Amino acid sequence: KVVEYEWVVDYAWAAPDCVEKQVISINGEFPGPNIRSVAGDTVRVHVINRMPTEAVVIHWHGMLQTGTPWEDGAAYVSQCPIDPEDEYTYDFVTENAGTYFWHGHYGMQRAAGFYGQLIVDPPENFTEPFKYDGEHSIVLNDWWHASMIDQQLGLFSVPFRWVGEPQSLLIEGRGRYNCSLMAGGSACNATRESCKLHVMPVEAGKTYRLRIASVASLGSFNFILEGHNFTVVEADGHYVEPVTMSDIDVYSGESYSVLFTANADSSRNYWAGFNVRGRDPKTLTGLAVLQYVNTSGEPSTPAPVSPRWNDYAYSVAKARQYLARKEFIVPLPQRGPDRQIFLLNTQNRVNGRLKWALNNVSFVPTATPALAALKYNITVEAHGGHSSATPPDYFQEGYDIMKPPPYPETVQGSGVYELKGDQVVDIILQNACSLTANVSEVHPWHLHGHDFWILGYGDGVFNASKDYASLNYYNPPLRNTAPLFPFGWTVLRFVTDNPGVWPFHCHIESHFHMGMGVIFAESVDKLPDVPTDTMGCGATKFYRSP
Ligand SMILES: O=C1O[C@H]([C@@H](O)CO)C(O)=C1O
Repeated sequence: KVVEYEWVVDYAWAAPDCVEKQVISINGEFPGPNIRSVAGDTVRVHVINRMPTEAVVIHWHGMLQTGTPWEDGAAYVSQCPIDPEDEYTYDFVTENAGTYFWHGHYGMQRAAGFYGQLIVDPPENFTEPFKYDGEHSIVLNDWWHASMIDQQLGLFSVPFRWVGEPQSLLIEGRGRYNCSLMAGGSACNATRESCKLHVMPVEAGKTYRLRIASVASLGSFNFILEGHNFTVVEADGHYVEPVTMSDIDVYSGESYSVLFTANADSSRNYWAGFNVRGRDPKTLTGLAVLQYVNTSGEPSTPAPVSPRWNDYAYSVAKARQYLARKEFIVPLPQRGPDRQIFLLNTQNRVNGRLKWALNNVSFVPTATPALAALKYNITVEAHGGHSSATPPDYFQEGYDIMKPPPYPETVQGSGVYELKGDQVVDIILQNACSLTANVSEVHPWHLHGHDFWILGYGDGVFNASKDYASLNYYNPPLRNTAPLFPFGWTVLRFVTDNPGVWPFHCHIESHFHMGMGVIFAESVDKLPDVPTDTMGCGATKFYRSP
């Protein structure tokens, strides 16, 4: 079956936290519409860009795009962005059932509110390994009053202007800013309909599936359902061994399904709330209302409180609880890695600008989409002094991850890692100290075009001869996003079975914008011709189809 949508993208005014600002909308809606399909369906989205001065692309986060890497929606990687007044039709097949989302992937468009859900239901003849009576879906986000353009400019300015902590936290595009904090106050109006908190109705005794996703620009979140424990059953589109908890960490780029039973005192309602962890929180709890039948209004109880923001041992222990569900374990290949790529995450500088780098290369996109460039051997000239060399698989031996980089100056590059087909690839993400002494941050890493197994997390410098023995080779979870904890490492494994050009990057919007990503080019020669409507920018404008 084909699920078809027509989406007109334009700027709009919205006041998701009672404060009005410019956002990117679809068909006049903010946040954008949700997509629902059945695994195996074709999703076809006709995008018409009516933003007068800005191009756009849409990334279908978690969709594997097997055989259709040009539909991945990563600007200047899989396609030329869609110009103002131009149109493009995304056409792809949904593969694994699960909870996903879509968002802009050009500049920082996700931060402008350009996101929505993408839910893939299992086929009719398939029985999921759990039961529920109803479902609710929530997207978590952090929200700034400064526009995406102001934020981008600040990140590229000297001196650096950091985006800072968010003004509010949104659930389903709704939050609440304290208007009394605003000078003038006219832009903030607490009585707006648009900032009435999201409500999730429940009936006493029934069990619900709550689909949670984070499109955060910055924060690591911790979500709580006041008065209710829940059981995690799905993560990034894969069933996990059920694990019951009272609060869940959700990193940007992740999605989960949790089951809860409405078994609390049904004469009142409860908060669904989330807080920032991983950074010293300066933002009020993001709230929605869990509303039992015959109750109304808002709970009179205080907002839920999350574990201490810098209790990383708590976060790591939580992350380690996710294991592939017994009946659904996808076994690892019967051999070790054919290739290991060690990626050292550092904060750096380039000509006085603050950057993030991997193995001392800070990523910059080219004006030519890498997919078509590699497929047609189009030479991409390095511009502005950027390197187009292949980035290295290793970082300097003996690098002291506990100290700020001794030589902070780095290079900017747009080179790609070329991966051969049918290889087992291990990615060893290595965190380090930022430019500030004793500071290392959480980075949620997201891979396009693949799910990977998370083989393990650890502290300090990854030691191959010792740490390989400690990894989980039996039932590691398959995910598309994995946290890298402060001063620690995370090991991921995947098989190169999906030709395409795939970004792998920190899902923090400003960090990717500051260069925190790499590009994997996987057996591009095995692909058929790339659709010509994905080309026409950069050096691809000189391409003539044979
Ligand atoms: O990229 C970042 O910059 C700031 C800080 O390191 C410098 O202001 C911060 O917290 C980031 O995550």
